[in-house]
Parts: sequence; C-alpha cells; structure tokens
Amino acid sequence: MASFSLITSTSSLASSSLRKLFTSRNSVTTVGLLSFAPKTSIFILHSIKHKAYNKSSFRVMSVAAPVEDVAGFDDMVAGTQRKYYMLGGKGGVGKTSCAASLAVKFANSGHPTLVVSTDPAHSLSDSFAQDLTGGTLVPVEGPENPLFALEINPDKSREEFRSATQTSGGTGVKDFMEGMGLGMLVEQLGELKLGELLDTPPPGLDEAIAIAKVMQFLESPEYSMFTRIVFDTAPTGHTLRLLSLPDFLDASIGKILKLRQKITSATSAIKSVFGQEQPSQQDAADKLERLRERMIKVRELFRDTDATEFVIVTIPTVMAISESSRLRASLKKENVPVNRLVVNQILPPSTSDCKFCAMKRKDQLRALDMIQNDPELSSLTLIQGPLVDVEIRGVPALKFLGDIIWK
Ligand SMILES: Nc1ncnc2c1ncn2[C@@H]1O[C@H](COP(=O)(O)OP(=O)(O)OP(=O)(O)O)[C@@H](O)[C@H]1O
Repeated sequence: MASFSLITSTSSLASSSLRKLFTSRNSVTTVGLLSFAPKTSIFILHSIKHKAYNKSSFRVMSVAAPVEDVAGFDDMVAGTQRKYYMLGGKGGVGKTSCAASLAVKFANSGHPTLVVSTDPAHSLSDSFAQDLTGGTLVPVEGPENPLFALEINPDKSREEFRSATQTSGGTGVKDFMEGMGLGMLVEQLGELKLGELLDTPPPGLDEAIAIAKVMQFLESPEYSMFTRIVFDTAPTGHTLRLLSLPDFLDASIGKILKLRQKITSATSAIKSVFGQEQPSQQDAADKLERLRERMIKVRELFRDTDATEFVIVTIPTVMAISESSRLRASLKKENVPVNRLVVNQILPPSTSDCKFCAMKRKDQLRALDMIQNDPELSSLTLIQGPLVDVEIRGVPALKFLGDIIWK
C-alpha cells in the first residue's frame, strides 16, 4: 500500500532534507512540493512501502494556509438544483484530473454526482484507478456521497447515428433512388453530402451524440438524484466543432426529413405498381427526429447560464494560453457561459539551485502574465493548480488535488 502524508514546513526546509528525514523513518521515497503559502510549504510524502492506495493512507499532519474561496467553490456547490460543469481545453493539460477532482469534491460536499467522459480517448478509469468502462453508470468507490462515472462509447454512438440515417436518406436510399432513375432527388442527396456524412462523420459528432445520450438518461426518474454533472470533454478542436455541429445537423436532418417525405411518396407509388413491400422508413425517421430534438437540447444546455458552466483548463505555456484564448472567443460567440480558467501544472518556486526549474518557472510566469493582458481571458476567475511530482490517481489523490484547486 502506498501512503501519502501532508506536512507543512518553513520554506527553508528543502524537500531533500525531508526526503532524507522520512526515508530513514517511514520508507518515504518521494517528496513532492505542492504549494507555497508565503511562509509555509506543503509537501506530499509518498511511500511505496505498500501496494495500493487507500483512503486511510492519507494523513494530513497540518494545514498550511487558511482556505480561501479562490475558485468560488462555495458558489459552485450552492443550491440543490442540477448543474452541469464542462471541463475542456488543449490535450494533456489535465482536464480529466481536474474534472475527476471536481466530481469527488462535489460528492464529498453532499451532491450526488455523475462524471461523464465524452472524450473518445477516455482516461477516467486511469484517473480514478478503477474500471469504469462499459458505457454504463459505474459507482466510484471512495467518496462520502454517491459518485458515478460514465464513459460513453463513441463508436456505439456513431453506429447509432449511422443506422438512424442509413435507411432514411443515406447511401442505401441513394442507390435505390439512382436505380429508380430519380435523378433530381439524387442531386439533392449529393448536395447534402450525405454519403460523406455517414461514412466519415464530422469530428464532434460522437461527442454531440454522447452528450445528447447523457441528457436523455438524465431525464429519466432513476437519474433524478444527480445534482452535479461534470463532463470531461474532448480536446479543444473537438469541442469547437461540437458547438457548431448542432446547427449543421439541425439543418441537415431537417433536409433529410423533407427528403424523406418525397422518398416515401415515391416508394409508395412503386409499391402500388409492383405490389412489393419497401422497408419501412418510419422508425428511422422517428429516430432522426428524436436525434434532432436532442441536438437542439444539447445546444440549449451549452448556452444555459443558470445550469451550465464551461471551465477552461490550461497550462502556463504560450501555446496553451493562446489556444485557451481562441477557445474562449469561440465559446463567447456561441454564447456558452465561461467564468473560470484553471491554470494547471504550475511549478512552485524553486527551493534548490536547480537552474532548469528556475528557467521553467520564469517561462511559466511570462505565460501567466499573458493571461492578465489577454482580452478573452483576463476577466475570468483564475485558478492556479500546482504541478505535483506524483501521479494523481485514485480517489484520495483526487480529493487532495480537488482541495487545492477547487476552493
Ligand atoms: N497538477 C498536476 N501535477 C502533476 N501531474 C498532473 C497534474 N495534472 C495532470 N497531471 C498528469 O498529466 C497527465 C495528463 O492529465 P489528464 O489525463 O488529466 O489530462 P487531459 O487534459 O485530460 O488529457 P487528454 O487530453 O489526453 O484527455 C496525467 O498523467 C496526469 O496525472
């Protein structure tokens, strides 16, 4: 079992001396500097004496600084009406770690919580160190109140869309129409690029369908208990395409449905001539209509300032901050509410004469300065997350990270 301990010290006590001190006494092999208050440091001591993490292995020896309401967590946790938090940003910045730690914090604050991954490359299972795969709700072990996780299977979502559209205007219908010599309708199909849409669905479609599916779940009574829903979304590019997707799909599906009317009359005319049963398109059309309605709901949810907030997660590099600025601009254009910016993986001030650390920190401070001068980002509540030198995995570690970030 691994054990973690928190200890505060004066800043003059370097991690190397702590490492020596605890290695001899407690088999502590890793000492990570977590954050600095003006006169205090918090160190995380990670023992590899044991094989697995568990809750009781965390020992908080003292707390460094009074908890400040930096992130406005009081506001995030207030009220029992359902709220959605979507965490998004560039790949690898720590979206999953931040989303999972927020979900743990909500659950420990009394909210039955659901954390959902719509990123095709799921990492919730890795983050919680529990198997959460399978596309259904899985209870997360550890928090004080119910916390469930859901990793949506993107391939399944895409297949659902394909089967819903295939018989109602997809390539199957196209071939059929060509066979019947109904050139005019084939042209319309071509214009809609339906074949392309079905064979290579636009990026973001999986995620839109995944979110739509979650919303469908959440409407049913057995899910009414969840008062906080945290989405770990796919990287920025996907999110941006996702936002423009409902409009695109709305228009496309609207056209498909109109086209369907024409096809239905054409097929019933053929049926009456040849006396043959044509495959019923009613089911597919109904499915499409439901999908369209759900897409509209997803769009509305993204824009609902009372129920939803998109939290941008970034790291202190020029590239990540520039991308976050573009993301914020696009979200603004789409009227998606954004109030908070998490800057994760900030190096604490160097306690040793490590030149690399000093340079890196200087570089990060320059990037942090950029935020203050960025027209898109400067107005957001800035939440700073430290870079820790142990991997954040499992509920105790996520609780620990959550208590640093979400306060
Ligand atoms: N504050 C931190 N300190 C140290 N390591 C961190 C921190 N935040 C995240 N990490 C580590 O960085 C890696 C990527 O984190 P995470 O999976 O949360 O990022 P992500 O943005 O969700 O990635 P992806 O875009 O690939 O889904 C993980 O190994 C995680 O443990």
